[in-house]
Amino acid sequence: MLAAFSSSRLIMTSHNAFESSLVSSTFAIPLLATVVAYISLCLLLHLTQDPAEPPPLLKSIPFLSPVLGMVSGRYKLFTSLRDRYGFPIYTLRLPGLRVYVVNDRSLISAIERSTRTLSFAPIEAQAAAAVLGTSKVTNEIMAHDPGSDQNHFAVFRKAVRPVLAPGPYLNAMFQRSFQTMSLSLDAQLTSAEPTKVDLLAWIRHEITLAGTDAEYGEANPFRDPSIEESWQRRFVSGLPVLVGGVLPRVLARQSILARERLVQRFLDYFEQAHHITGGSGAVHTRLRHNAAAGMPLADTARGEVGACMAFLNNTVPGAFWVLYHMYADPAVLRHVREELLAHAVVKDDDDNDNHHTLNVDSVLSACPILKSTVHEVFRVRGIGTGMVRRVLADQRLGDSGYLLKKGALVFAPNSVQHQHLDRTRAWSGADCDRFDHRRFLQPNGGGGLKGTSALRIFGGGGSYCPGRHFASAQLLVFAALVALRADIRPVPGRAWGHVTADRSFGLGIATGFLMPDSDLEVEILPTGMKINPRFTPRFTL
Ligand code: HEM
Repeated sequence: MLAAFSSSRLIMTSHNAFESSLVSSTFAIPLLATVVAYISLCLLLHLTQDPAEPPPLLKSIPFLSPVLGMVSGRYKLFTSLRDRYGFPIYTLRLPGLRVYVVNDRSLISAIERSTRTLSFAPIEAQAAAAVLGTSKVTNEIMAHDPGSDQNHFAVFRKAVRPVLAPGPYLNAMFQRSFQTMSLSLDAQLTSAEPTKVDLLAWIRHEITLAGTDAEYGEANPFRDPSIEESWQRRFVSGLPVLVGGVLPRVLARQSILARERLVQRFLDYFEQAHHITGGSGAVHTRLRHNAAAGMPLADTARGEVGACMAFLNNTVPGAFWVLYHMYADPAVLRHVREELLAHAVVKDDDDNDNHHTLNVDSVLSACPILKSTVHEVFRVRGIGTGMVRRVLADQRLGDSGYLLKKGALVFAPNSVQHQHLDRTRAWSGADCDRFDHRRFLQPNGGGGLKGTSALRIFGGGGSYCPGRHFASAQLLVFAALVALRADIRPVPGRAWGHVTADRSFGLGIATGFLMPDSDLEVEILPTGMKINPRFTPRFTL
């Protein structure tokens, strides 16, 4: 019995030993594999990172820590790395990609000057092909010679700049845009009863119609509500998947269907020659430029979808944040209204029904508080992305001596440029997180604004946004018309403070602004003022 007991103990002991060795090897093998993989990745990172490159950060889990950092820190990752390490430029190693993140402004200038070797064109070409679904021939035209000043995008930029600069073509766009905004407000602000709307959706509709009327005239395809719906609800919402390129036909099916509907409408627009009577100078320039490059008309129609991204995807959130900050703080609204009434509004003589004329010229040139408010929106909310360039050849970056390797991306986040801790800057210090609508005013209150050249919302250098005059004027005039004509307040139970913008990664697609995390339902009440905008095309911006 004892023998049986001891042999069973022996069996149990050896069974236990077998189990524990099984358990330990169950853990040991993956653990060992993890350690080996980890050491290999550390070695890989170390061996493939040249000491002359900008210092690598977030290396604790090679290639994965930057991804995890972006997911958890979102757009704030870049300011936190700047504040923690203070490097002028650093490297983030992602799977299959190195990104040089730039903090120092003087390096940004050097990058913008190196157009032959640090180019935006391949990024544009790749994004256009992925998002717009252009044909092979067009993709080849767009991808050709990205470092040359004769590449497709560089030539286009030169051609479009004059028609979007102050002058007759821009004036024609302004005229249509302001008229559309004003007539729409006339139609809506009639009843003394508050109208309930979702603020972002409402602004999106107003700005979309004003912007597309300016571009396409009477036959504007966006006048059809189903096209506007296709644009926003279906096409734009699928952009991240289209750009990412992972199974777009499955994961962004609705977006692709909506895009094809938009493309067909633009094709009809050209084929029925609506551009001849109603197209802006920019529409004509795009058509001419593409035809001269040998692109089929169908791809020019696709290009119009891309153009709409350029002129809507920024102006809509920009207008949202301007109205948000104006109405969320009663002092801002009061100051803006007082300034407009003092400098830009005249009561009509022969009228006893509260009719006024808004002198658009004065809104654009004689209302520094409103202008400063819009610029503060650019600074505080215009941090949704930054300058991106592709490195076309191994090179040293300007006088800094840093080695940049072919194939990498260079990224200068706007959040870093717009929120300085360095006290020598135009704005800086502890209050740079705060919205101050008077920040850009001159100390003596007169003249233009101060410190605006450090803003990066419209990019810089050779690819400085050519649409900035139109965009700025649209934001200023929209804000002026709404400020004078409407009171806006959140519906009961909601508050301005409920609007957050924490979900953005700061890697926006064709948008430099942070997007609000959710819409806000508001009540709009007419102030009773009737405003007729008068536009005399004399001003400069
Ligand atoms: C607040 C509104 C806007 C913002 C923040 C904005 C921002 C930008 C930025 C940052 C770039 C340069 C990208 C780079 O080089 O890195 C750009 C390019 C451009 N933008 Fe704008 N934009 C706005 C509105 C507009 C409007 C209203 C138009 C047209 C009427 C427009 C037309 C263009 C064009 C044609 C380009 C050149 C694209 C190229 O280089 O091929 N933008 N924009």
